[in-house]
Order: sequence, then C-alpha cells, then structure tokens
Amino acid sequence: MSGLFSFLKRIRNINSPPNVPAKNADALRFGILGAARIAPNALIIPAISHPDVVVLAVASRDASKASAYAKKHRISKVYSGDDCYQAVLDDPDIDVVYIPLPNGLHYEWTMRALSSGKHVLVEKPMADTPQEAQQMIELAASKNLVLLEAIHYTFHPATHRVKELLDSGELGKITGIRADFAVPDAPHGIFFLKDDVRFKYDLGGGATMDMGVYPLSAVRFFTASEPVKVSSARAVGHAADPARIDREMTARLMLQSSIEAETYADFGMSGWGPFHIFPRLLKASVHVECERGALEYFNYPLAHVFHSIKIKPQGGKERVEKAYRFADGRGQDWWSSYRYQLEAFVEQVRGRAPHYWPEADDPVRQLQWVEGIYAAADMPARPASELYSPSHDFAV
Ligand SMILES: NC(=O)C1=CN([C@@H]2O[C@H](COP(=O)(O)OP(=O)(O)OC[C@H]3O[C@@H](n4cnc5c(N)ncnc54)[C@H](OP(=O)(O)O)[C@@H]3O)[C@@H](O)[C@H]2O)C=CC1
Ligand SMILES: O=C1OC[C@@H](O)[C@H](O)[C@H]1O
Repeated sequence: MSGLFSFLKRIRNINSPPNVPAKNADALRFGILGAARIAPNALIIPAISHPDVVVLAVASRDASKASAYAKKHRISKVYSGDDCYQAVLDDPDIDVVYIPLPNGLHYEWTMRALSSGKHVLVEKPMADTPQEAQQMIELAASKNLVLLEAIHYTFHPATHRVKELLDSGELGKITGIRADFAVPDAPHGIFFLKDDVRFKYDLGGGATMDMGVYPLSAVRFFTASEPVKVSSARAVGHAADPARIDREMTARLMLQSSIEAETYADFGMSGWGPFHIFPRLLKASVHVECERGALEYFNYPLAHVFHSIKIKPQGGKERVEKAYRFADGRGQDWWSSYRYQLEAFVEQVRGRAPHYWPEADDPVRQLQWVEGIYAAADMPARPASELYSPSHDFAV
C-alpha cells in the first residue's frame, strides 16, 4: 500500500512540482522550436522547479496552435508563421534553444541555433546521420556552446545505481546484455498520431530512430563498450512505408570484450491470442548477464514513474533496489529523468560539474550503429538534411 501511495504521490509531484522556487534574476531563458507534444514533459514542467530556468518563448508555424500552447503553458513570448523558428534564434533574450522537432530537422535547426550563439538541448536522436552529428558537435565546440542530445534516462539516479552495481564487480564481468523498448499497438493518439512524424522516412522516422535509440544507448552505456559488428538485424516494416520505416527492429550486436548484445524496439507490438485481441504489456527492460549472476533493470526509459533493479547473484538471494535520488542527496525523489537532465544541462552551461555528462562524440557513435542496424536489416539509412555538406559550409 505504501508503494502505491508513494507512486501516486511521485506522479502528482512530477506533474505538479511541490516546491516552486523564485527564478534567479539571470536565469537561463529557453525558447522552444515547435509546439511539440514532448516539450511539457521534457522541459516545461521540469523548468517549473528549476530556479535557473525560464521558458520564455515558443514558436509554432500555426498561429492559433502557438497561442493556445503558450497560454496553456504560461509562456510569455509567442512566435508563429513561416519564419517563427528563426525568430526565436534571432531573439536576443533567448539563451538556450530546445529542439523537439522531427528528427530530420534536428541538424538544420541545431546548426542554425548554434550559429546564432545559442546553447542547444536537442531531442534524440541528435541527427539523422553520424556525419551530421559530428558537424553539430564541432560547431558547438568551436563556439564554446553547450549542445546536449536528450537521452534523458542516462541522467536518472537509478541508471547510475545500475552502472555502479555492474562496475562493483559483485556479479563479475558482463557476458551478455539485452535491452528492450516496445509499446503495444494502440488506437491512434494513445502513443502516436495516425500521421506521426515517426512514420515519415524523410523526417528521420522509424522504430530504430525513435524507441530504438534507448536500447542501443543502454547496451553501450551499461557495458561501457562499443559494438564491433552488427551480427544480424531483422525489421518488420510499418504499414505507412514498409520498405523504409521499421515498426519493429531486433538486432544482435557483438561488443568489445566479446559481450553479446540484443536490442529490440517496437512502436506497435501486435496483440496475442485469437485475432490478436489481447494487448501486450510495455517492454522496457535491460537484462544483464554476468559471470556470477544477472541484473534486471525494469522501466529504464521512464525510471522516474516506476522502476525496479533486481540483482540476482548466482547461488545467492535475489534483492531489489530502487533509486529515485542520488545517494549523496542530490535531486528529489519526484524529479523526472528530464528534470535531472535539465539540472545537468544548466550545470554544464554555468561551468559547474554536472552529476553526469556524456562524452562529446557519443551521439556520433550511436548513429553509426543505428546505420549499421538499418544496413543489416536491409533498410536504407535515414537521409541527411538537404542542407548538409561534407565540406562543413553550412549556410544560415
Ligand atoms: N525524450 C523523450 O522522451 C521523447 C523525445 N521525443 C523526440 O522529440 C521529437 C518530437 O517528437 P514529438 O513531440 O512526439 O513530435 P510532435 O509531432 O508532437 O512535434 C514535433 C513538432 O515539430 C514541428 N514540425 C516542424 N516541421 C514539421 C513537419 N514537417 N512535420 C511535423 N511536425 C513538424 C511541429 O511544430 P509546429 O507545427 O508547432 O511548428 C510539431 O509540433 C522527436 O525527435 C522525438 O524523437 C519524442 C517523445 C519522447
Ligand atoms: O523518446 C521517446 O520515448 C517514448 C516513446 O514513446 C517515444 O516514441 C519516443 O520518441
């Protein structure tokens, strides 16, 4: 009962933060490109409890959508129309740009934002190709600006507790790892729209690009190893564009130190039983096999909602841990992974040490293996932006 009570309290506090601090006079002012569905969870609500963050502006191509979104989320500046995204970048009051646009637009708008001197928080995956990500990272570095790909689960304390347990040696070396992220097929609107950006090849769609970046990131993060090859990959095409858009992808990878990995992503698992009428449950686990036992981390992509870490030493007693804040007291048990991510982002901009920060080229390596998986599954790599040029002459 106490578990259910803390779960409900946590959900309430995540969505309606209990302590609303006054904003610092020099708080970082964020502008959002696009009235995206993810922005309230990923930035707008987490910003409420951060004294150093103000969400100042939102841009949406559609004027009525822009004003309704701004009103609902109490955002004071609204830009709309064809040039609305550029207007945010031209606004001298904006310090940081949050980019929750379709994947295929991440490169263009990150390059434009960095060129305008803004720090950038860009949604995952950072770009459509590793070459684009490389240029984005180089431009940020050359301008001394912060650029972060929003792989938010890597900022949550539970993720770090799992890494600590694996690194402690209690279970011995990692020999294999499997990571899943899959949701059941559901009526349009529950998870995805009928016309969702995820189903459009030219916008960088596909399950591997969308949900698949989590399991791929997880096998790389927890093993601290890179793949050396994609042993096999099997895609099930999405009805919208079956030859190019994967609805489901299962990949087997060989990592350094002979660790075998499997990733599974699906944004529409079909049901089971007669006529597939019984829906499947969410799959969102990382299962790690070690020399002397195993570890199971359930719900790693949304650990703040609920998670469990099962430690299963060989011949020993299984135990379960949870970690909603860091052992040294940092954070709050109701902070979402997005809130922890925002905390780290601000620390990085302010020149202080965040509790975690990814290696600069991590998004490049991640996208190299996204491409490797598509190739092994006989699906085309996602197309680079029309504005991409290998010679680096991005023109704004
Ligand atoms: N970190 C996380 O947990 C999550 C991350 N994401 C990521 O966030 C991004 C956006 O996802 P989501 O919020 O679901 O997407 P939405 O479709 O809700 O939002 C995308 C926004 O992009 C703008 N846009 C610009 N050009 C186009 C176009 N050609 N077609 C469609 N939209 C366009 C629209 O803004 P407007 O019309 O207002 O200008 C739209 O609101 C993706 O990169 C996705 O991977 C998504 C969900 C969870
Ligand atoms: O990042 C994400 O996390 C949750 C998923 O449902 C979504 O498709 C994806 O974009």
